[in-house]
Amino acid sequence: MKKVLSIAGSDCSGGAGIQADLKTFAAHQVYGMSVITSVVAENTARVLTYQDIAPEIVQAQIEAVFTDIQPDAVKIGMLSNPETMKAVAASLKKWHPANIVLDPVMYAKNGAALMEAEAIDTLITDVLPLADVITPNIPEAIKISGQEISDLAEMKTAAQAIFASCHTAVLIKGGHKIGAATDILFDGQSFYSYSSDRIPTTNTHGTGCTFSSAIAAELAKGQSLNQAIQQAKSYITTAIRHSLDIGQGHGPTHHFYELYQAAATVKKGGFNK
Ligand SMILES: Nc1ncnc2c1ncn2[C@@H]1O[C@H](COP(=O)(O)OP(=O)(O)O)[C@@H](O)[C@H]1O
Ligand SMILES: Cc1ncc(COP(=O)(O)OP(=O)(O)O)c(N)n1
Repeated sequence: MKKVLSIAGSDCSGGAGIQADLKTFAAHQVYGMSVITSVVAENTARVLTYQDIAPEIVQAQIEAVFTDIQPDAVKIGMLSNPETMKAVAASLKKWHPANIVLDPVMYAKNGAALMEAEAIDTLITDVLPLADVITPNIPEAIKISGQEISDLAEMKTAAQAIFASCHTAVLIKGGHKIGAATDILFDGQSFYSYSSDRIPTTNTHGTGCTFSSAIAAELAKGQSLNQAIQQAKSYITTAIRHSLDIGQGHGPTHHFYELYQAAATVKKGGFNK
């Protein structure tokens, strides 16, 4: 069985963070592991507060995993401060795992900050270059690139600018744009686009976590980056289509193996080189 590690924050309401990652791994039938970076008191409507785990405990968790089990892929989510980023970067350099998918989490859907503003420089210089692919949403891509993004052309320009600074493939997610849900990948040479109709729902808590974990699970199974994103795009679209009307804010995406099977058989549309 393929093994996938998530290094991310905990969402006690179960829709995002480590909880979404482990549910996604289970639906993909890979063995999921977790290193918790921060404990977030949040729900579908708001973030109350969070407490970061000490960097040496984050490193110790990573050490505990890698001294025993070699993951086939690693997904990285919430890293709220420069010290945690440096600790994770040092561990990645020590263990150099294959297939690192990094979701540069900065805000929750309700706008609450999950990363300190001054941590952006460390993110760009110390962490992004270690990943195989990074998956910013539009507000995160604006912060990292320093460019405005209001259409697909500007998503492409921003992806090129981010690639130039970290030499890592960049997948900018279009969930925050009006119109079709179109994501753009730039791998340093070519652009690829992954598109689905926008599903008319506000139940989108955990979409970014789910998507990046699904990409990691597919990479662990040996798929190329393009194939992995294609499959993961079908999975997130299906998971949003079956999202749950739970809580008073943005309900969570839904996960179970039959959903993964259904997504895997969906005719792949909107994928162009
Ligand atoms: N309403 C929606 N309908 C269809 N796909 C969506 C919708 N909202 C987000 N997505 C897709 O979900 C994935 C995660 O994107 P996004 O929601 O932008 O991430 P984040 O949670 O990091 O903000 C992307 O593939 C995006 O296109
Ligand atoms: C603990 C934790 N990590 C990440 C997020 C952000 O999740 P994401 O899937 O990007 O989007 P929302 O769930 O915020 O809609 C989070 N909320 N909590």
